[in-house]
Amino acid sequence: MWSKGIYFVAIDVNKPLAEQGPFDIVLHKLLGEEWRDVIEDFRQKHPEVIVLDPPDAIQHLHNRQSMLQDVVDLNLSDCNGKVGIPRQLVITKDKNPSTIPYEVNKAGLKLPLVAKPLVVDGSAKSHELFLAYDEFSLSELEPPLVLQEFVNHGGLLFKIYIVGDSIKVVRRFSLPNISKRELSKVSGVYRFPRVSCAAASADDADLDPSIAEHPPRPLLERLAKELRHRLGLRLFNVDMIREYGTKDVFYVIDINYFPGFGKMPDYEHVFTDFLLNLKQNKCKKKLTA
Ligand SMILES: Nc1ncnc2c1ncn2[C@@H]1O[C@H](COP(=O)(O)OP(=O)(O)OP(=O)(O)O)[C@@H](O)[C@H]1O
Ligand SMILES: O=P(O)(O)O[C@H]1[C@H](O)[C@@H](O)[C@H](OP(=O)(O)O)[C@@H](OP(=O)(O)O)[C@H]1O
Ligand SMILES: [Mg+2]
Ligand SMILES: [Mg+2]
Repeated sequence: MWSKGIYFVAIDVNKPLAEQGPFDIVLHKLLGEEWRDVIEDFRQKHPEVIVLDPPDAIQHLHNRQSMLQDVVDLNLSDCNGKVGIPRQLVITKDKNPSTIPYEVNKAGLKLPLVAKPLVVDGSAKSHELFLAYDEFSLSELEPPLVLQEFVNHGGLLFKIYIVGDSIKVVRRFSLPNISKRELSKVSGVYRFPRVSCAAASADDADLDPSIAEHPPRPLLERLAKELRHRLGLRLFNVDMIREYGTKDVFYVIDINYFPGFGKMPDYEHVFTDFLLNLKQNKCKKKLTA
């Protein structure tokens, strides 16, 4: 990167930000109110510095309900496919777990369900997910939770990495389909590991094209454009699944801020170009101002 004039300087969080730098861009992935105040104060005093990305926009992805809300409002019907989110129900912290079966029945959610911690804070706990085959066992879980209908998707997931205007799609192995027969024979809630992590790459696997074919490019372009705008973020990835047996019905199940881009194809070039473009666009704005 330095050959392109890009120098990374580690920020010392124990020192005032204003005494460090000067910076063209502040790139961060720290959480918490204190850090948010530091960044917001810095942004007020240094509007010329690009903050990647604004803390309030990042915070939006730290709750699995608000995270997907912008997808619910999308209307991509004229883009070679349909994109939605699975039906889901939030169980707030104040709810007694024994009421979960009743709430699930009242909401009409269909089993099996994926139970996810409502808060996403980078901790291992926020990635502790469970598969629930019957609603009664859900009372074993600890709110706050989001309960999402499990969508059969042929055991394959698309991770769509967004870096500014760049879109890169990778295939990852995922949870296999759950048949009605299996659902009728199995009960309980089962914790499952991070099945779609980097090690679960399916890019070179020989898979049924109806499952493995990438989502249509026009759909991805529109989805990325809409989410960049609505989320106010430039660095994130989207986990999307194709409903098994359909050609172009997709569900967004997760959005992650500033994920492990190092696993993204052509990462170095994409990230370098992104940072250079940010700087160039800032200079252009200054010239025309
Ligand atoms: N509604 C769903 N239907 C089918 N499979 C699902 C659903 N939700 C999650 N999964 C499966 O569980 C995995 C983890 O779910 P999710 O991505 O929401 O968790 P996470 O902890 O945010 O993971 P990440 O490491 O991607 O941040 C998904 O990659 C997918 O394999
Ligand atoms: O460490 P937290 O804040 O929990 O965020 C994780 C994301 O949730 C995951 O989605 C990232 O993995 P992917 O890049 O495979 O999505 C994962 O990437 P990593 O495993 O390369 O760190 C993390 O960014
Ligand atoms: Mg995910
Ligand atoms: Mg996630």
